[in-house]
Amino acid sequence: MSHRRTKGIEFDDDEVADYSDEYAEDTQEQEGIPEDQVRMHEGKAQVKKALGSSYSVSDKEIEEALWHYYYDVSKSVSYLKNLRPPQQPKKLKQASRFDQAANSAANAQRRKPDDTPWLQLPEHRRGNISLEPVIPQLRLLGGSSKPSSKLAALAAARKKKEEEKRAAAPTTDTSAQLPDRAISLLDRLGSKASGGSCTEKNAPLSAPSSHVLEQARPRPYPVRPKKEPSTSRLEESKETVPPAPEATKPEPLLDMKAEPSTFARIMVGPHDSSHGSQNRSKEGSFFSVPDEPKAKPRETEKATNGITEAVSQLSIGASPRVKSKNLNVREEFDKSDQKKSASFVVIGHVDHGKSTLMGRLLYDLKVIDQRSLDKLRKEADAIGKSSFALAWVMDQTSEERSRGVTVDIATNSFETEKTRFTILDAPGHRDFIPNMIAGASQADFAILVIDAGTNSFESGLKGQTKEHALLVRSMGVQRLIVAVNKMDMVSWSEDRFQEISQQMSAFLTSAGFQPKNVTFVPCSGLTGGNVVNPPAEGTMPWYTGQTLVQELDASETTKRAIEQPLRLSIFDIFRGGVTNPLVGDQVLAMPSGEKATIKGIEIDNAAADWAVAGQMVTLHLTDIDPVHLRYGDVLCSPSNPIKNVKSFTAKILAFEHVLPMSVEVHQGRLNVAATVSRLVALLDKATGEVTKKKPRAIQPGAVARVVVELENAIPLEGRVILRAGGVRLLLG
Ligand SMILES: Nc1nc2c(ncn2[C@@H]2O[C@H](COP(=O)(O)OP(=O)(O)OP(=O)(O)O)[C@@H](O)[C@H]2O)c(=O)[nH]1
Repeated sequence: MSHRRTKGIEFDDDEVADYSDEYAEDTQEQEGIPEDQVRMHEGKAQVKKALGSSYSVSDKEIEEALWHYYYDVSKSVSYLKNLRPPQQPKKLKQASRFDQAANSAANAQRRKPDDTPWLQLPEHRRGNISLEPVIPQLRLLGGSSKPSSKLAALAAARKKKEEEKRAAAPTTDTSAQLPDRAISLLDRLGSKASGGSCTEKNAPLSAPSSHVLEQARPRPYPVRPKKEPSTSRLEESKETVPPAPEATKPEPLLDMKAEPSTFARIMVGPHDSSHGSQNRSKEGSFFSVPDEPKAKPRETEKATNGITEAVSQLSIGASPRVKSKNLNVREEFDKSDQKKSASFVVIGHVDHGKSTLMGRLLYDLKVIDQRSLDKLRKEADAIGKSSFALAWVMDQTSEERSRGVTVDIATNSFETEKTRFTILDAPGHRDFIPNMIAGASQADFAILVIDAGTNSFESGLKGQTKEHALLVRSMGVQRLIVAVNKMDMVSWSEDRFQEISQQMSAFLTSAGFQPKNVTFVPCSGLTGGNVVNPPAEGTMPWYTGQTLVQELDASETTKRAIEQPLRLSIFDIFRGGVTNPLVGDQVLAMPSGEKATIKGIEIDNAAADWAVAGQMVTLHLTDIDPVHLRYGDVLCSPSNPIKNVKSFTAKILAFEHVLPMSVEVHQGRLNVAATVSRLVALLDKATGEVTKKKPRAIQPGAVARVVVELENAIPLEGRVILRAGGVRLLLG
């Protein structure tokens, strides 16, 4: 969980750029350029050779795998091997004693037909009896083939979608499977520890004696099946500004007025709700919001009969069992001598070396020790993936390790002299973009990792290199460090570094990054050159710049929303324990409208009395049924709750064509089905003035105002990303 950061929620002028060229280029690329066809052809032959005859895999499956893994033969082979284990010749089963007896009886009968005259019926009098089952046999809906893994499932979904597209049947819709699966992945990965994943160092410190939060499986927000737009690809990315008041129709809110704290009642006297929240926000005392024992009954409860009402009041209004410390967090923060903190997201095309680079950084900074790395090396060797040992420092699930692909955001942290950093390692694969968005929404700045290898940089441009950069920019990230990685593979060539830097600079400027906020660093995650330590002697005599870590340290940290009302976006939910009740303040979970008591706070696995905006914190909650908490929900102060929104007006920057259409709205971990219901107006990029009312469509690169209707009322504030088709971006 983390507090809200201050990021300009206004639509910056510098974000408005003309993307039409980029997207025209992309469209052509999607259709398959000759270079891709050659790579596919060669790849297919190599995969077939590697698989040999013991694996029965069709050409289509090989193509699918190569496409998924961007023509990486070894990954495709290992994927296909897992998909179709080799066929073992069937052993002839020895007949059981029963069968032997039955056979010998039958043989005996054949020998002596006269012994069974009742079986000697003439042919025409013999009949077949077939029994109709009374209850139809149960089958799996949509076919019984069980995908061997999530990746296989995703591949199957994409394949199906493509086939349907080819058949030009716009009314059938399979695209919804993709987001659903992505969500179910989020759901399934709930156990992935936040705040440091699972290195030994990061194991929870508190003794699991009391389970503060016993979470059943948190349910994701349902994503409604969407109609595929009639044009081939309608996937854009948009940025929003806060909803315009006139078009916003928030759902009627529950009555959630905060009650004064015991401290407040003693100090100020009787409760006056009109003043409470103002006082509190001035204090900036974000966790000091304990409730009076008797909370007001909520709207729904008012409608119930007397007995139910009394019971509801009893349970909801019960005194928090943990007494609040009533700390003035603002004062505590000012008194404290904390290092500045910053979090950054690591983005880039699949396999460009993001996890390896972060593993190297943590190793060279001695956050992970030699023994742990040796252990990882041994395990990686054992499954023939020795080159991934450093990546495994970040990639911790068995699926990620066996596939060699990051699936979910992995976090870890380290300190330099000046700053405490949180790493958010994002998946590069396009199927996991929702997870990448979740990570990027927490970040102050980004490291874009680019593989300098021959052709790798170029294929990344067609893939997620540009897409990720646009995404983080549209989420408000302004500072970008471009790590030109795998320099060891191009002999630390200055020319290659310059070539990549020039191409990327032009693109990033057009995407709205200011040149002064973008730095290029040549490095190699695998060898460690120029990551923490300067490049080895003689490798890059031409380079006079800083190492990657020095660049990180030089980054300005984002201003925090310390004075703003509490907003905590739930990133992960898991079982945990806490020994000492520490905090005792109350928070309100939205959209459920349920209150919870904070029993304890952890920051970087150590207990803390308070936390402020910008920190990644783990809260131990009590007095709430876990069914009321899901990823993407927002915890807020009961005195200043976030609103549940059912529709909003967004100012968008379209990455591709936008029509009234089905979309998904992303904000942090939140991912909910929605519809662009109305195109209100086209806006002038520079002035924001209306240039055309009620346009029929919005072109790529245009800025417009649209109305978005959400399937469920959700707590939304600030920027959102809209996507359509589940694969590429929309812009919000
Ligand atoms: N030669 C060389 N290989 C590298 C370097 N960095 C990473 N690799 C290799 O590139 C492959 C992919 O590395 P990862 O770190 O898993 O890539 P990634 O970008 O994190 O992949 P996803 O998270 O799945 O998108 C591995 O085989 C690494 O060993 C490098 O600096 N030099």
